[in-house]
Amino acid sequence: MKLAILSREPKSYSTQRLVEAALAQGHEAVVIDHLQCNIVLEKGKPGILYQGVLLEGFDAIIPRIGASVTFYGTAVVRQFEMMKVRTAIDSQAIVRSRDKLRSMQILSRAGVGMPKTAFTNFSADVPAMIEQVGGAPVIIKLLEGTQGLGVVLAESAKAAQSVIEAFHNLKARIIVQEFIAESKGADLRAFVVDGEVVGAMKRQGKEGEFRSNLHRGGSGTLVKLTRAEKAAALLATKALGLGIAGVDMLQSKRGPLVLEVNSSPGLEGIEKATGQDIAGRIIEYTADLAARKREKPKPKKDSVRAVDAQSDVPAGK
Ligand SMILES: Nc1ncnc2c1ncn2[C@@H]1O[C@H](COP(=O)(O)OP(=O)(O)OP(=O)(O)O)[C@@H](O)[C@H]1O
Ligand SMILES: [Mg+2]
Ligand SMILES: [Mg+2]
Repeated sequence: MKLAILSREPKSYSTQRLVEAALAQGHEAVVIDHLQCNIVLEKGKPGILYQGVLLEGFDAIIPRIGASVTFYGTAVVRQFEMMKVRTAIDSQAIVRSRDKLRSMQILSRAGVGMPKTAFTNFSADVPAMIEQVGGAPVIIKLLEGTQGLGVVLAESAKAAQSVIEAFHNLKARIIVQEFIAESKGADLRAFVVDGEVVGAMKRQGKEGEFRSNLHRGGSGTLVKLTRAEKAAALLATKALGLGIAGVDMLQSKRGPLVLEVNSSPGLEGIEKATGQDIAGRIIEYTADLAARKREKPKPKKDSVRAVDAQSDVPAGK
């Protein structure tokens, strides 16, 4: 099969591992920079121009879209969808997962465990908002932050109030969240491919840091998830309609609490912590998707994509 990996970083660990795994499984693999793709539209003929050439003959794509280019990146993924090229991750699912508020709304409805979370448009409501999530200490998060940047721990109601006001003044949209102290600066990352947890690690923040992100100096070690943790990761992934996902959870007294679901999860930390060929699993899944399309081109209903491609409403509701 001919696979395209949409990535802006051909030399990154994740991209290289995907190319390597595709070749190992006998496929052709090309890395395409989505920002260099031009979308061309005419009646009945959606196309993509890449470095002056029309892209043709791809069976499937694996999008790795960075948070800073979600709009353009997902437009390119959508264009491949319009061209009937299979994608390992749907464009709408990427959009859904990128917005922390939107994804928390979907996860809440799906019955996924999560820290109590509040959102408001009015800075006048700040004390009520802090109370709503159980009072200080609270976590304040930018809606579209990543790598732990834009996540603040406010130890007191006063500190929370001034941080929230500062963000509001900057017109930055934020959520306020109950601080889960029992997780002690650690979180779980479950890597899900095609409705299965293919690897999991525990990430521990460096000394004195409440954020466990590897980009903030945290370290990942292999962990065996409990049945409840696995179920939460799978439910969250399914609710967002993602074929591939990195689900971040906190361990708490009341069970696993999902923080977010990443649609372009990095491979380096998880492969190194688990020793698993996760890139290989992604390629198998993607090739399988493309093969399924070849066999039955008409009715498209597969178990992972439980969400209507156009909306946040689960299929059939
Ligand atoms: N409510 C909370 N209680 C305790 N710790 C938290 C809470 N929310 C976040 N954290 C810690 O901060 C880290 C970063 O938070 P989160 O994953 O929400 O942000 P992010 O910037 O999107 O990170 P990512 O790079 O994983 O996308 C978490 O991995 C966790 O260790
Ligand atoms: Mg994130
Ligand atoms: Mg995270």
